[in-house]
Amino acid sequence: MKITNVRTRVFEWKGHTVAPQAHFCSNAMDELWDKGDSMGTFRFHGWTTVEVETDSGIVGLGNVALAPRIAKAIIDQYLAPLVIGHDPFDYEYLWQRMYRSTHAWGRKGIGMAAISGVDIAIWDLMGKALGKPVFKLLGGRTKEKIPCYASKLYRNDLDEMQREAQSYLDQGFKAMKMRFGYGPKDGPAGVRENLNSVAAVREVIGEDIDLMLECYMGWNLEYAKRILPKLEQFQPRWLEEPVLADDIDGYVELNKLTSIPISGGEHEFTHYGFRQLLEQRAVSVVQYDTNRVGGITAARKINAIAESFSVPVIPHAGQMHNYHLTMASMASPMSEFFPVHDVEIGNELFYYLFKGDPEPVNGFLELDDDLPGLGLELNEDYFDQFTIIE
Ligand SMILES: O=C(O)C(=O)C[C@@H](O)CO
Ligand SMILES: [Mg+2]
Repeated sequence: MKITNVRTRVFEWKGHTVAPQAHFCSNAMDELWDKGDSMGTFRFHGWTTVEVETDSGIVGLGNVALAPRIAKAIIDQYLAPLVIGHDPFDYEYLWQRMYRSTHAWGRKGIGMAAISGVDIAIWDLMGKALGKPVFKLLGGRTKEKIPCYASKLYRNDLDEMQREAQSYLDQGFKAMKMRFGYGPKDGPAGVRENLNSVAAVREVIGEDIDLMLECYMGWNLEYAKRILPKLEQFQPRWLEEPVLADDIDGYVELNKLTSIPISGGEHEFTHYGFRQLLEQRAVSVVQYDTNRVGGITAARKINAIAESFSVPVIPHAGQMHNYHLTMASMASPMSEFFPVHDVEIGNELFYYLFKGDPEPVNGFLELDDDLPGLGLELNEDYFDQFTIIE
């Protein structure tokens, strides 16, 4: 089998989008003197699809969620020529070929995200060629079904957050993640708002439901050191991305500071990046996203490294490119699940672009032993809601 073509398309959402609101989600832009919608640069309203075609007629489907038009250009101009004419089953060689040839500029960030999209398509292709789901190529079924946590609860009026939390309980979820709306610039009043929102959600869900807290890089080390002891009373399962991804020393200090596990990794890249985080004990939960970190080829290596450190891997975002790795790894106890809803941040755009992602039942996701590849196809029902760039 030989790769004959790599087709990339950018899908830019033009359908209904929920208007942003203030203090929706703390984020890396908050500390800047800036007006307006600080979360604006972290909206994913475009997505790149990657279709790797072969001389056998089988096509593998991958995706990239960051900087879609740039990812497309990188794949079209640099990566496609490196894989065309090769056997997709030589996936390690092809990954190294893409990684090494773009090493000057692509080892992290959008270069590695583009490599991820091609790699995911190659794994989908291999599964389809063998008639096996990708997780069967990675180590097989380690779980009857995958526990997942509901991930939304963006900062809102407290009664609205309580209503939303209750809805996840009613759906049978045993874990959920909420977002903070305030950070260093909001001072003591913002600390109080943050604590009140956690108290409100904990009041609804009680002590026997896991609660995760998301900062999305919106705090700094000094602020996090002040607020973390105040959060211990709520016994969160983890506190996520308190500081910028490059502040690894900050992660190390916070991860030692209190009993609250610090999680991160959705903005880290390759097994080299995670070796550094794990060796320094920077995170207590690894959260790469397979469509950023280096695809399935890199993610499976990170799973092995994390397993040797006894650090759980709970990938960012759910979605099939992550679910298959979680199913196949004893290092991965659960998955993130973005509830299906109107387009806001854009994490939920996946459901409008692809068909095949499983719906959770009572907080569990199931994968099919007999569905080859990743089990996804493009959702043509919504094509008219996108501007499509070939
Ligand atoms: O789901 C996460 O972990 C994210 O970081 C999503 C991002 O949009 C902030 O909520
Ligand atoms: Mg996150």
